[in-house]
Amino acid sequence: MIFEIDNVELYFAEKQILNGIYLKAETGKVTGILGANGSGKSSLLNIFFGSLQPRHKLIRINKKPYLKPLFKYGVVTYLPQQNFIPPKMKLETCFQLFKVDLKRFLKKFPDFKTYTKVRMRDLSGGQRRVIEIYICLNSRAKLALLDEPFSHLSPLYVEKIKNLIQELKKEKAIILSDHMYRHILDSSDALYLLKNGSTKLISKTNELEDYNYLKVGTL
Ligand SMILES: Nc1ncnc2c1ncn2[C@@H]1O[C@H](COP(=O)(O)OP(=O)(O)OP(=O)(O)O)[C@@H](O)[C@H]1O
Repeated sequence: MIFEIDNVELYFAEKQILNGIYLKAETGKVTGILGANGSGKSSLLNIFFGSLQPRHKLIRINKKPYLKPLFKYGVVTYLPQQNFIPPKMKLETCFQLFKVDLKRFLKKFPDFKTYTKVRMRDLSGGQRRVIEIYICLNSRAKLALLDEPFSHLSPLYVEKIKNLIQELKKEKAIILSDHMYRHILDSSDALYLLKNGSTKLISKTNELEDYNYLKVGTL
């Protein structure tokens, strides 16, 4: 699948947040989005998903316009910054509900074997995050949007999730945003910087310094 968005105009009250957006994501590639706090990354992901309606936007999949919110077509999953699985739900129940293979998960993440009957609220913040990321990535949707997947994870889990992303990009388009920019640089095949309401396609990482996203000399 090839996902494209352009013509985005987002205002909150009279304040313009986004304009001049173009972004493309496709199966086989991870697309990273970087940007300073408040630059509009989460708003943009919400617009992709369809939970936020801007004044204007045009989404195309395989060149065909999709005019309704994308989640209504069942083609997208979204990991928001906040937990989305209800706190009372047991780990094994969420895998059933989202139709994701629990046995495969436990093979990759054996630490969770003792937690299958535990409710989400009784897991740590990072453990909940691992489950939510795994479920998002392994859903049947052909487009996965992950907002801050790496924040809150310990280094070994970060590496496992990065490997999983590389495995699963073969079958879906994946869009990631995070402030842990080194993990985004490692994971992404295409990279955009969100600045002054617009996306800038980054072809060389030193442009991140030129655009003042990183301090000069960081890279
Ligand atoms: N519901 C809302 N009402 C009014 N303003 C909003 C609303 N949601 C976001 N904003 C504003 O829009 C701008 C972009 O917010 P957004 O959360 O998309 O940024 P972000 O790049 O994801 O930030 P961060 O990296 O800090 O999470 C900010 O200035 C924020 O204050």
